[in-house]
Amino acid sequence: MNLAQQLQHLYSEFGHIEGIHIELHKELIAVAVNNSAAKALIFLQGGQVAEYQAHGHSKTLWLSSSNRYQQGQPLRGGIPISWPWFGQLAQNPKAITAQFDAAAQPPAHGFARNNLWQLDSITPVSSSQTQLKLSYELAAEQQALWPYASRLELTITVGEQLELNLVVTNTGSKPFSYSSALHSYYAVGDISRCQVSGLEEQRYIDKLDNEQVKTQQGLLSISSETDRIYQHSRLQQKELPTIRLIDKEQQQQTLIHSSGSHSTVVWNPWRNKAQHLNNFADDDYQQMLCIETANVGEDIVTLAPRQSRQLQLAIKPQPLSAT
Ligand SMILES: O=P(O)(O)OC[C@H]1O[C@@H](O)[C@H](O)[C@@H](O)[C@@H]1O
Repeated sequence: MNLAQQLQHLYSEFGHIEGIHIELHKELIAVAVNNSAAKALIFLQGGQVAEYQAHGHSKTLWLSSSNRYQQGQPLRGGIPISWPWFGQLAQNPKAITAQFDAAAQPPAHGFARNNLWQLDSITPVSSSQTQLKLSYELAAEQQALWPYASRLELTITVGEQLELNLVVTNTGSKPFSYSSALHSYYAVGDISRCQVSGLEEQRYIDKLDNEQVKTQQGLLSISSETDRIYQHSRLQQKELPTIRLIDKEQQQQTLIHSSGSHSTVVWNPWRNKAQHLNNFADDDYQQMLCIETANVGEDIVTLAPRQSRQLQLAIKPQPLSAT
């Protein structure tokens, strides 16, 4: 189906639902959701939530204004999905890299964020909650890069909080291992006036300091380039603590609750790296912070045939005075 046919099909299937608009942003199709609690914008490419704003609050997610909305090119901002590897493939654990042909030139953060997902349903659960289901199906022979039959299902619930549930299923006959991340970009008023709580005393791998393992002392503040993997599994915790992103500039906080994950990536490129990133203006680092619900590092997932694994995230904005 070409773009016009896809649009026509989506419009006839979902266009009649109250509060739903099917939109075209240059080459990419998006679904705009607006209900009595919040509004959101979700792209079919990558199953990517690009915007989320609960009414009465500022925007929770950061989205680059330099995005070019081209097919096959991931959008910077919102919540891209990294799968089946994280960052550069070569930096993933051997159980993952061994599955790939060394000659291939794999895209950073896997290929799920670059490809078109299918919109399966939109359900207005109530006047304040809208649920979208998307899927991305891979046949074993579909790509040389990933010869494993697999299915990704993403449920997005837009309401007074934003909820994502990513289910990965091995639909084939061979086991496989993957890393994944809900690579969330949070919007902040001023990065130098933010703090993150919930990571205190947690051990992390400092990707900018020879992968040294360090321990978080007190609340996290960002004042230089930061690229860390907090490895909660080392503390043998079943669930992650709720992370709170405190934004003093906007007098807002975001509560981040994850499950199915034992690792959290925290990333801000800061001034120098910002100049080398695509779809990123030189001073954008001041308005964003990535806090990523992940299965990375030693927290990778291995699925036997017919097994599934869930990765869940709930994001709730609150005024800072609610603490
Ligand atoms: O530019 P990309 O491919 O979206 O990646 C952005 C960043 O994503 C973060 O998750 C990684 O920890 C960083 O190392 C990386 O630079």
